[in-house]
Amino acid sequence: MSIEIRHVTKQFGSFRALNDVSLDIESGELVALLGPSGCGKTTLLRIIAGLESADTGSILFSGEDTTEVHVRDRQVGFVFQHYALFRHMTVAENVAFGLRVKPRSQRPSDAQIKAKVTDLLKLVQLDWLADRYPSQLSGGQRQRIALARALAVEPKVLLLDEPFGALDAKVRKELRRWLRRLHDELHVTSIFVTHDQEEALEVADRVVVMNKGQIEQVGTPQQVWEQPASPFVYGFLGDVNLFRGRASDGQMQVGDWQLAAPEVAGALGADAMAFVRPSDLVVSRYVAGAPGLAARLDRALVVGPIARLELVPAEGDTTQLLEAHLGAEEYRALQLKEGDTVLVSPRKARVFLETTDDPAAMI
Ligand SMILES: Nc1ncnc2c1ncn2[C@@H]1O[C@H](COP(=O)(O)OP(=O)(O)OP(=O)(O)O)[C@@H](O)[C@H]1O
Repeated sequence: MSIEIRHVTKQFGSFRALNDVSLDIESGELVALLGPSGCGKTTLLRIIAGLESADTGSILFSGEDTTEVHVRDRQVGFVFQHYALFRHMTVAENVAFGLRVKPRSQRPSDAQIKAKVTDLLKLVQLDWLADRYPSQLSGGQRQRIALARALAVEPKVLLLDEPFGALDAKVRKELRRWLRRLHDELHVTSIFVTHDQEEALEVADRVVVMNKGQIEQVGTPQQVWEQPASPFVYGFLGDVNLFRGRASDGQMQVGDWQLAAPEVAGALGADAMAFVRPSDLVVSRYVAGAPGLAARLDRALVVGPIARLELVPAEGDTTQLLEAHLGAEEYRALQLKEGDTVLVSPRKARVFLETTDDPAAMI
C-alpha cells in the first residue's frame, strides 16, 4: 500500500511540531524517518497511524484519504521502543492476540490461528520460545515477538518507533540486519523512526532526514550520505570538519588554500563553509610551500585498520580540532609522531554559503 503525506502541519500549543510536511512512500518500501530528538518523527508516525490528527493536511493510503478512517480500520501494525507484550500471556498467546480479538465473522478458527502463530514464530526465528512468558525473554527476543504480533493481522503498513532503541549496540546491529531481511521477504510498506543515522543508512530503502518539524532531505542512503542537501544533513549524518572562508567564481578560499566550489558558482565574495568528512581529509608530511593547510598532530588513535588523527590548524580557527581518518598502514608509512606539523587538504568537500541553509538558494 502506498502512502502520501500531503502538507501536514501539527501544533502543540504555540509549538509547531510539524510544518507543512509532504512525502510519498511507495508500496513495499522501507523508509526511515531520521532526525534529532524532538524534530517531529514520532508525531508524524502517530498521524500516519491515526493515533493523532493533523491540524491541516492529509494522509492518503493507496490514494484514499484516511482522515475519517479510524485507527482500528487502517490496517496498520505497530512496534514501539518499549515492549508492549502482555505479561500474563505466553509468547504464542501474545502473537495470537490480534487474531483472537477479531469480530467472530472475521476470526480464523483455532486451528488456523495456531498454524499462523507457528508460521510467524518461525519467520522471526523464535518458534522454540512459544510457551515462554515475556519476562523469560531477552530484550531483542521481545522485540522480535512484538513484530510477529504486529504482523499477525497482516497489516498493509508497518510502523516502527525506535523499535531497537532500548537494546544494546550489538543486539541492535543484529536486529536491524534481521529486520532488513524480513522486509525483503514480506515487502510490507514500512516506516521506522530512528535517531541513529547508522541504523537508518543500513536498513532503509530511503531515508527521510527531519529537522525542526520539516523534511530536510529525502533520498537513498547513498544519496543522503554523498550529496547532503544542507549543512544540517551533512552534520547529522556523520562526523564532519567545517572550514570557513569566502567563495568567488566557483572557488572557495580558506586561508592560503583554494578548493573547487562549483555548487556555489554564482557567489561573489560570499561567506561560505566547506564540509569535509574525516575520511576525505588527506594528511601528508609538512613540506614548506606545498599546498595544503598546516596543522599540528595533536593525537593519533590507531585502533584496528583505522588511524584517527586529531589536528590543530596552524592558522585560522585554532580552537577547532580537525579530524582525519586514514588507513593504519598509510598512517604508519607517514612516520609521524604527536606534535609534528602536517599538511591537510580535502580530497572531497561540499561548500554551502553561510547566509542560508536553504539548499534551493545555493546556486
Ligand atoms: N502531546 C504533546 N503535547 C505537547 N507537545 C508535544 C506532544 N507530543 C509531542 N510534543 C512535542 O513535539 C515535538 C516533537 O515530538 P516528537 O515526539 O514527534 O519528536 P521525535 O522527533 O520523535 O523525538 P524523540 O526522538 O525524542 O522521540 C517535541 O518538542 C515534543 O515535546
